[in-house]
Amino acid sequence: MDRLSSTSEIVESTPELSLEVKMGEKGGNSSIPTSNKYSIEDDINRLFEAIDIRRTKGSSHEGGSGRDALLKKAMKRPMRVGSPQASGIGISESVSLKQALRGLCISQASEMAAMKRLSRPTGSARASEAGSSKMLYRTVVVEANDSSGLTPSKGDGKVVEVSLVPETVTSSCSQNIVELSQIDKAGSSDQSADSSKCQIAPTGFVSEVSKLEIESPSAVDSSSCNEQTPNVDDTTVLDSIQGSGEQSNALPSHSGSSNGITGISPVCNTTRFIKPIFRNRSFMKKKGKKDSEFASSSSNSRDIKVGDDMDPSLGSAMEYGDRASPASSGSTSNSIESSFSTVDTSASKMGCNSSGCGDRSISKLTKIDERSISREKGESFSQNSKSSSIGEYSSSSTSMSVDSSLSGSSCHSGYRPHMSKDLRWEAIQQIQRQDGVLALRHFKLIKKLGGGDIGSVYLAELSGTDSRFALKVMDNEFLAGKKKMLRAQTEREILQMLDHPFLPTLYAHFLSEKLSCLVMEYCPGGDLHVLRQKQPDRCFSEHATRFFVAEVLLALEYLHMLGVVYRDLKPENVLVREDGHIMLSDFDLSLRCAVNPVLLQSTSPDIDPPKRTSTSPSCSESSCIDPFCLRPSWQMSCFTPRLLSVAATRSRKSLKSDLSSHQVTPLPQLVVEPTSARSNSFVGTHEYLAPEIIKSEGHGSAVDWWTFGIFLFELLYGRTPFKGSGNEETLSNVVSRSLKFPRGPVVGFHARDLIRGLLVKDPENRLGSARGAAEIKQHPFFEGLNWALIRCAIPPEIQGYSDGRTSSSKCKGAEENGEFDMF
Ligand SMILES: Nc1ncnc2c1ncn2[C@@H]1O[C@H](COP(=O)(O)OP(=O)(O)OP(=O)(O)O)[C@@H](O)[C@H]1O
Repeated sequence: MDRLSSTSEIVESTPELSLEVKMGEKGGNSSIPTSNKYSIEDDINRLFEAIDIRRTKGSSHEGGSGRDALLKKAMKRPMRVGSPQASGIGISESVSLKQALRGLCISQASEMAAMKRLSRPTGSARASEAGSSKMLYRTVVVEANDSSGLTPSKGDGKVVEVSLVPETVTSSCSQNIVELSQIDKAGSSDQSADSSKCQIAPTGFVSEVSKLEIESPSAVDSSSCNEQTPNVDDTTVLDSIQGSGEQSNALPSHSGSSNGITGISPVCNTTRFIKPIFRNRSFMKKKGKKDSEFASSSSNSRDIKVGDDMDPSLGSAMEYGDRASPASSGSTSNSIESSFSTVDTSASKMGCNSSGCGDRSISKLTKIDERSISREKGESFSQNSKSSSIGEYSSSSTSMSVDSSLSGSSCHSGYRPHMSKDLRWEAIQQIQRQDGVLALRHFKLIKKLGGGDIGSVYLAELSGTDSRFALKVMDNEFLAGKKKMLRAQTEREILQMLDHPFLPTLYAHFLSEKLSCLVMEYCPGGDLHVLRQKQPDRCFSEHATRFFVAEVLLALEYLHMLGVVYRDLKPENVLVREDGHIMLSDFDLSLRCAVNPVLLQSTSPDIDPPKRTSTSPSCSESSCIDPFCLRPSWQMSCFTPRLLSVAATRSRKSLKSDLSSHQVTPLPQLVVEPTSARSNSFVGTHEYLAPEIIKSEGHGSAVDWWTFGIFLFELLYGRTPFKGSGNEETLSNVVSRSLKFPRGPVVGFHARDLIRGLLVKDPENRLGSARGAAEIKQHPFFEGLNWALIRCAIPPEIQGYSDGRTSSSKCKGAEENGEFDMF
């Protein structure tokens, strides 16, 4: 959303993981293409041909042929037993990893299949899939629990932990980004599971507040379209961005520009340095104190974005970029460019959350050769980035660079199977063939969609086509001057990796001497912040909320699998597609890190996943591990109808009893969660900041689960839970105030229970911190949800939604009438 500019900068990068993801077609289609489905199956089959699993000593089960037959029947496909060629310890075991993969939802299975790309050596982009699979799974490692001392917490001694460790991590991206590769700060740590650490998060009801805070609406309507321009060039756009009379290294003042650009990223006209007082313990006691340090209006505090790297030891000041509405031109931004980098090499302790702790079959993660590599820019980094960026952007060429800086990722649609059939690829390639380059002049800017910290986003049409894109335009000089180049670069690199129905597709990027442009998928439905304002009581129904957060959860899960900690979840960044499904946007504050896929195998004869709450009913239906979860239900509600649900439960129960009598090993669980990633950056939005960020304790992927809890809370209640009268109070509340639910609207127990699990202040005990999205997906709040096919489900009806969808056509009409003269 629009916001005042900030010099908040965060870029942590690690060697890029070039992943190829095979996905089904984009959500909203009437069905999942059969070919893709079988492609996934084939991938999985190939993977298992190359896999080798070893049984943990002492954890063997005598399943016998009867067990195999049962499992085969269950899977309806033959299973292969790994050959004993993998490294590892223990006794060879015929653990069925295939079950785990089949049990995963389609998107997960696709992503899992894509992991084979991890082992692809540089330059062998077209290696055979079977070969890649073997390369990956040759590295399967099985830890012996008994010999390593990693005894399961409940003493069942039947936990097998399998870590899928990629042999190599391709860093093709960094190779092409000169300066970045020189300043990597890598830390590695081996994690050992701490089975004894098991704390119970509060699960009971908490007292409810008597009053519901009323939040002043701050909807930002980005759909207005009153200006338009025909084809443009760098100069006109740059002028537009800067406004006449503006210096070129700064975004324009927020006051209305004479050239008709409104809502453009404003310049903070005041720079102030403040001490990071919330790091001080005394800060925690300052509840209620007037926020004197933050000049922004408290009413806009939820829109303030913090994106600074700062050194707590130095008490560095920081810069706050105000995300306030366009009218907030008077808001103050406090700038700091000080930053630091810390790589946490300590072992990450696996805590248990409220529900998973007591489960006898809970598995611990054993990280083998897991590296926590986080790169954050410090002052010197910023300097480097500046010079780097200057070098990178000082090319006199105005030609396009279509994803050319990254191998394994390009404009070529083949690298993004999920979107490969999108006609917009062909439209862009047609231009390239025709003119040799893609440049700004090939686009007709239709309207401005919004402005952010690092650039402005326009709805743009590729000339001569009806292909529309969201064109993010960034001023190179501004980026360099404000040391935001790395943020822009981080966003671009992450976008280049993505191929997921709930994440944006980057079709191309190009740069000129003055501008850097990203050609992205356009999302016409507006964002959830705006849409929420249009709902009755300014909050979504539980049904709609469940749909949105479920899709966000899948997007976060995918990002984590790619080694991206998102860090900026909030309704403003959740856009709605034309088909009503969501698209998570805005990655410039994301943390990139290494991630190590771990397959958790419990040999406890219990096919149910761990219960997430003490009061939760069986959540087997919502478990993506359950192969029966994959029944076709497209164009149906993604939430299983009750009758079907009952029938399915029965059949599951009978299967469970059958399997139990045969001592069948439960299905393994894939966990790809960058649990060891650590950053000390101060990034995020005040009301969404996790306590560990505020306290500068170092944070990792668990911050995404905190923000996920805040996000869920806000969609349901129309406000965030810790909002104070000012930013300082908000931060204080986040750290020290207990979670309370408003009396209204009435929200179900499971939703509140999920929020409670997510908003645990200690990240180690937070739901999702140990096993990532898999933990959260199993919460009863999502019971009956078909994770695999949610992308094909009919989105909930929500008010105001059609406004967004028709906005572009309105603009088109206006454009035809010549009403726009934006540039
Ligand atoms: N693909 C898209 N389709 C439609 N609108 C978009 C798209 N991407 C961004 N926008 C809109 O453009 C505006 C600016 O987005 P942008 O990501 O540049 O800034 P931001 O969200 O404020 O974050 P940041 O400043 O960190 O970049 C947002 O309000 C968003 O709604």
